[in-house]
Amino acid sequence: MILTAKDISFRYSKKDREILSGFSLEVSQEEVVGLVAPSGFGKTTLCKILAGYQKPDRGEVLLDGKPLSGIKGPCPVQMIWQHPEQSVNPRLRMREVILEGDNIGQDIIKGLGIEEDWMNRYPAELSGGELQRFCIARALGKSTGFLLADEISTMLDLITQSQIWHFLLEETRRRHIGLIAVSHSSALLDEICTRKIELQR
Ligand SMILES: Nc1ncnc2c1ncn2[C@@H]1O[C@H](COP(=O)(O)OP(=O)(O)OP(=O)(O)O)[C@@H](O)[C@H]1O
Repeated sequence: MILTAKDISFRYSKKDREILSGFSLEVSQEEVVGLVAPSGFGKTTLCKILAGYQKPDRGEVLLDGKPLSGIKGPCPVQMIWQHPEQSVNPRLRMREVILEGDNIGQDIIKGLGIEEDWMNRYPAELSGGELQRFCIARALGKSTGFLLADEISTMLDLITQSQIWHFLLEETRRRHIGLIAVSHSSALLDEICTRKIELQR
């Protein structure tokens, strides 16, 4: 599959400036693409558009030439958000959060170091790092073809960051999942990316 952003323009409201203006990108499932730009330049906004959460004012997002918006069933483009506590339903136990993903296998749960005991807890009963592991697992469903990782490891200590990235890179490489990673750490992006793209204003 190829994920294409074609001539995307977007502003949040008429009185705001245009955050993306004629932006285009093409990513294959063999790539790890780093998205770099200073704070506020629109990295998260672009991820939201690529994952179908936000509709662009102009342009379109295509998967193998077909509009992403027309795809039925679980979205093949999954996003992992910067703040896990904002991306889970606080009323669901973690076992139910995992069920929101598309057939998440035990190998993924184990690979991310998720403990059985955490499954019965609510999101507020986990640390940010523990919660983020669930969000990563949920995004790695059977139908995932592209993964957008938006500053996913900033709340983690260095050892956990390294474990999680190691797992994520292995898993995406093995399953041919294209990865787009947003990070302010150029050291991390230099290490994991096959290419980097700079968002311009
Ligand atoms: N829901 C919203 N409504 C209005 N403006 C918004 C909204 N979300 C973001 N913005 C604005 O859009 C611009 C781009 O925000 P975005 O979060 O995409 O940037 P970013 O590059 O991801 O930043 P950071 O590196 O700080 O996470 C910012 O100026 C922000 O204030």
